[in-house]
Amino acid sequence: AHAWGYAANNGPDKWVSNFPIADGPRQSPIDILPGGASYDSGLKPLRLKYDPSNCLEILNNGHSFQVTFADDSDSSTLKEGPISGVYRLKQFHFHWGASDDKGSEHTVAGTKYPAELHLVHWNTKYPSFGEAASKPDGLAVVGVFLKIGDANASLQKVLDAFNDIRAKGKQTSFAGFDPSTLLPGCLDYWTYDGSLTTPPLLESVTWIVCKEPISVSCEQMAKFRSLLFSAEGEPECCMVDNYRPPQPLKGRPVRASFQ
Ligand SMILES: C[C@@H](CNC(=O)c1ccc(S(N)(=O)=O)cc1)Cn1ccc2ccccc21
Ligand SMILES: [Zn+2]
Repeated sequence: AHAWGYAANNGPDKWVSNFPIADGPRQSPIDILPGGASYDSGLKPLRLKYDPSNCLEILNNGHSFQVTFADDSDSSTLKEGPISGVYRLKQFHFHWGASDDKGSEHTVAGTKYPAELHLVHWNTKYPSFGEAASKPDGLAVVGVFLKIGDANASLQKVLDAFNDIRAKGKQTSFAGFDPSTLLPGCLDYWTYDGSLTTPPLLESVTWIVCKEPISVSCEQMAKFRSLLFSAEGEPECCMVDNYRPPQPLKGRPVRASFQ
């Protein structure tokens, strides 16, 4: 199978050879221009309801780490906002840089944040995540920027599990975590139609990017950078710069839930 990654030989500029949709009409991430977004008074507030008992495990998949949720019921859901119907939380993960001056996927008027959180939800009008992932209205991802500041106590609970998942393919149980503790106080957002930001780059994502960042300390960022892209027994390769740069907007509207 194609081993895509973030290195010079298999990184974002190379993905198009195995995933031609990389040059498609609704690719993500994008550079968000606040001045270019149009306020839409019809956009509803985000309605997020997460049940910590759905939290299952944390794993290093070789591209990022992710916390996976049980999605066999409507107990952890996203409703309203720009979407219609009920979307279930499947997992959350992050993207980050080798230094604090880069790492986010979305940018805001060219500003890069040191990291970005993605909360991945799928439309329950489809039977499963895998089915939804290839539909134009199949997924909704809430993006939250991380900004250097005070240590984030909620995030620290996730980082404390890193010793068990340092290498690619490692996973460990992770229970009772409430992802709503990772959300900013204000849930103002921008929204646009986009894609997965990693192969297969499916154009199935309604993006919902929060305007307000959450905090992360320098020491916590160093912990992110202690993870490895490489599996046990392979030469160690630090998991850093696992972000795709902004892609062409190609005429897509970006709406704001706030004025
Ligand atoms: C979705 C892929 C697995 N990828 C993801 O689930 C995923 C989720 C969120 C993001 S992000 N960074 O945009 O939030 C990126 C990737 C499985 N899969 C592989 C091939 C494939 C084909 C059809 C359906 C599913 C398929
Ligand atoms: Zn992501």
